[in-house]
Parts: sequence; C-alpha cells; structure tokens
Amino acid sequence: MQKSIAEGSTSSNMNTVTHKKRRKIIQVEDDMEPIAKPTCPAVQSDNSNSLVKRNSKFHNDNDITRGTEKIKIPLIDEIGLEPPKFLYIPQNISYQDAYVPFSTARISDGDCCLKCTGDCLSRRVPCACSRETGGEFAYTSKGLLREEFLDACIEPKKHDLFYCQDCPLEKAKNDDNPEPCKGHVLRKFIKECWRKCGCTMNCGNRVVQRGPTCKLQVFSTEDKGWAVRSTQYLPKGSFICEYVGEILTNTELYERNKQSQVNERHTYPVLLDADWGSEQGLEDEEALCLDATRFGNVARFINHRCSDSNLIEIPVEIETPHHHYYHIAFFTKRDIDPFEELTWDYGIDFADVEHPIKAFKCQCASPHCRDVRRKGW
Ligand SMILES: C[S@@+](CC[C@H](N)C(=O)[O-])C[C@H]1O[C@@H](n2cnc3c(N)ncnc32)[C@H](O)[C@@H]1O
Repeated sequence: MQKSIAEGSTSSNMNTVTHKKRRKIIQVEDDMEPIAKPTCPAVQSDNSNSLVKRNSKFHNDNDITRGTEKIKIPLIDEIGLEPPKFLYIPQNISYQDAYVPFSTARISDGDCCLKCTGDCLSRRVPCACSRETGGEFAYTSKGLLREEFLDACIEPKKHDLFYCQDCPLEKAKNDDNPEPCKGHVLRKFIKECWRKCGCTMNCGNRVVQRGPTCKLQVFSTEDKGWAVRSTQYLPKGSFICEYVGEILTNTELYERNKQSQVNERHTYPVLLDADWGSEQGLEDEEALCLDATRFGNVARFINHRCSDSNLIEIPVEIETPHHHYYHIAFFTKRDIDPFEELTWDYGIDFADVEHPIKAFKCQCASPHCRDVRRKGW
C-alpha cells in the first residue's frame, strides 16, 4: 500500500457527514543563539551547536522556522548544497479548493470532554477523548506514545487493509479505465483533546498540537540532499513533528504535478486516505492530500528508508471527528541515538513504472531496500 502520491504511487478515505456537503536565513556566525531548551522526554544535554561550522563558507541558518515554532531548527550545510526554497509554516493551510470545515457543531458531546479540568491523563476514569483509542489514552504521562498502541501501528494486521470503490488513486493514473483499488491500510488514530474540551493546554492528551519540542537539525547529505536528525537521545514513542503542508484536493495535486518542471525537486505529498474506505465514491475533488513543496515544516526534509525506518507516521484527530481531514504525526519506532538520521518509509512502490511521477533511485542503504534498480538487478 502506498501512502503518498508523488515520486512513487499511493493509495488511500472519510466518514464525514456526507462528503458532498463538506465539501534566511541568518548566517551562522559567532553571535548564534543557543537552541531553546526542549521539553521533550528524556532530554540529554548535548553539544549540538558545536556541529555548526562557524564562519562556514556554506549556507547555514540558525532557525528555518523563522520563529514560528517553540524551538529553533538550524540548517547545517557542510558540503555546499543549494539552499531549500520553500516557506516554513507550522500548521497546515488549505491551498484553494480543499474544504476543511471545523466547527463546534460538528463535535458532539461524546467527541470531547467539556467537563474535564486540568490534565485528562490524571483522571481516574479516562474521559470521552480516550474512546477512539479503546478507552485508554494513546500517550503516557511522560508524553510518549503507549508502547502497545505504537506496536500495533508499526505492525498492522493483514486484515487491516480496505479497498475503496472508485479509488481516487487509480482514477488519477487512468481516468477512463481505472484499475481496481490496490488497498489502503486501515489506520489507528490518535485522538487529542481540543477547543471544546475543558482541560488545559498542558493536558497530556495534547502532544501533537503543541508542536515539536525535540532538538532537531536539518543537515546536508552527499546522496539524498537535505535530511533531519535530532541532537538528543529519543526514547521509543517520542513525538518528533507533524507533516505540515498545503492541503490540496487530488485534482489540484495532479494539476500541480503536471505543471512542475521535470527535474524540479519536490517533496513527497501524503494522501489523507485513512478513511477512504467509509466514503462512498470519493471524487478527486474531495480526496485530500498534504503537499509540503512550497509551504511546509521540518518534516519536508525527512528522507525515505525502506521498511526499517526509525519513524512512523500516525494519523491524529484534533479539530474534527470526521476523518476526511486529519493530521499526520511522526513518532520514533525505537530508541534513537543523538545525530542518527530520522527516516520514514514513504511507501513507494519502486516497481510501479506506470506511476505519473518517476521514483528517485533509493539510497536508503537498508538491507530491506525495495528499489531493485539500486542493486543493479
Ligand atoms: C521529502 S523530500 C526529503 C528532503 C530532501 N532530501 C531535500 O533535500 O529536500 C524527498 C526527496 O528527497 C530525496 N530522497 C529522500 N529519500 C531518499 C532516498 N532514500 N534515496 C535517495 N533520495 C532520497 C529524493 O530526491 C526525494 O524526492
């Protein structure tokens, strides 16, 4: 099953009302400020700034976020890569036609915890916001993802696949004669408390919406362009960041891809397909995806690794119980040492030669690499 569209193929659904209705960079010099103190669990002290070359002849930046996040994220170039061209945004934004309605009326009393106060995780009996995750919150009091929940997300069962009618993905490949849906993984959702909930912003069931807190860096690599690492030890289940970009309809994405230059470097759009199974006859104008090429956050620099990546992307319900729109959040699948590159499996089918966008030649170096071209087979 594919998660994304560009540079590989993808797959993907929503159970909303009815979908018809919803329907600079500062040179790093001697005055570089230290990175903000993180609030990430199990933070260790480190010498992250010592990695930044002072007076480097290359393009360095001490905060790609332009102050839009609680942390600074430096960009460190030690080989002379072309600086990335994009605008950092900390939250998703609709490009044009994507209809993403949030309203109090759409959140029923059973989908929020109006009467809670303080921290929902400290309640003796979990509140309504734990229902999506089986009556137990997805997070521990240390802010990590519960191991049992995480392991179930890492190893989806075979029967956790669904096949949609009129798959928007297949229609995109061949509108006149689309092939049957290749299947989409039925994803487990995290559900966070939100505006209609009575708890505080520090509630333990509000992790993704508070944004990244770990010490992250964007750094240059020889064979994959820019990449992301953390300068601190990260225990299994740590939240890294959300995948942020423009919210596009599939139609808008295909138009955008058609118009883009053949050799234009772009990021990897992610389909919001987790609920396509419950949406009858979803049209391309309704199916949504996130594209971080022009506007995006640090996640746009996370490279692909086949199968044994150290991050997993998990759908997160925040503003609306209708899973036509949701957030994508990255969590660590295992303990991660400082300076290890952070990677996720884009779900590319490297053998899909019919896909409108040619997949890159994979340099993930995983023993489970799926790109047979790389091995010269
Ligand atoms: C989401 S971006 C990741 C950040 C990118 N490296 C950059 O410099 O902006 C995806 C692009 O990174 C490169 N990339 C990611 N993973 C790769 C891999 N395993 N092997 C080779 N190139 C990779 C490809 O060019 C791909 O189109």
